[in-house]
Amino acid sequence: MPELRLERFATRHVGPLDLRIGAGECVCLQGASGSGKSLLLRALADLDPHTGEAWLDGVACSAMPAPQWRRKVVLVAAESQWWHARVGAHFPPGFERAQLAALDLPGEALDWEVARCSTGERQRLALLRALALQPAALLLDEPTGNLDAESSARVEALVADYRRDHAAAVLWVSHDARQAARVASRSLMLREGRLEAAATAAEVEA
Ligand SMILES: Nc1ncnc2c1ncn2[C@@H]1O[C@H](COP(=O)(O)OP(=O)(O)OP(=O)(O)O)[C@@H](O)[C@H]1O
Repeated sequence: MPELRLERFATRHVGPLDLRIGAGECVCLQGASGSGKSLLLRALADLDPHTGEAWLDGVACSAMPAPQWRRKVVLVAAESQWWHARVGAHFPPGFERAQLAALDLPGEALDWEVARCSTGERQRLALLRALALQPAALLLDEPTGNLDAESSARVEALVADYRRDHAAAVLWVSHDARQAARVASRSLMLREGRLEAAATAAEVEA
């Protein structure tokens, strides 16, 4: 089962951190702007330098070529990257247009030029693109940051379904304590490079 485990994992800004996200578990990561959340996710996807070790399903990141690790531990960045002109060129063969409906996108969206997509459309398409790779672990950087309440609810439901169906480990960066309470079993706060338990939604509202 794809458990994600960090052991003395450190980037330039954070750590060393120890963390275990069980198979099928979602952990929320909160923290002030600039506290290093995005850089931590990039390092976990082996896109940025780090020290210490990350383990997926008992296999060390350092024991795997980076492209192979990135196919299993997939980052959905806050600002998605697009390298072809057309949306559909970013999706793997076999991706069915009907799957776009889960995030309220029409089937024709695969034929759209990336340049015409709104920020929120890009954000939803980037998540669908990531899930199409069937990752064992999912790193989500504010995946509803540009979305309205209804679209956000669809994203939360889609990730919950994926996590359940694939026993995927999910690390979800959110600034919203109420969202954290909805989507995650545990919520952590990144403060001064260390992880501590975050306030619950009830504590925030009290
Ligand atoms: N390439 C870089 N070189 C040097 N410093 C960087 C680089 N990228 C980011 N930083 C700095 O690292 C710190 C952490 O950035 P990061 O993007 O991880 O923050 P964050 O917690 O995700 O913030 P936010 O909630 O605003 O997205 C910031 O002070 C940022 O300016």
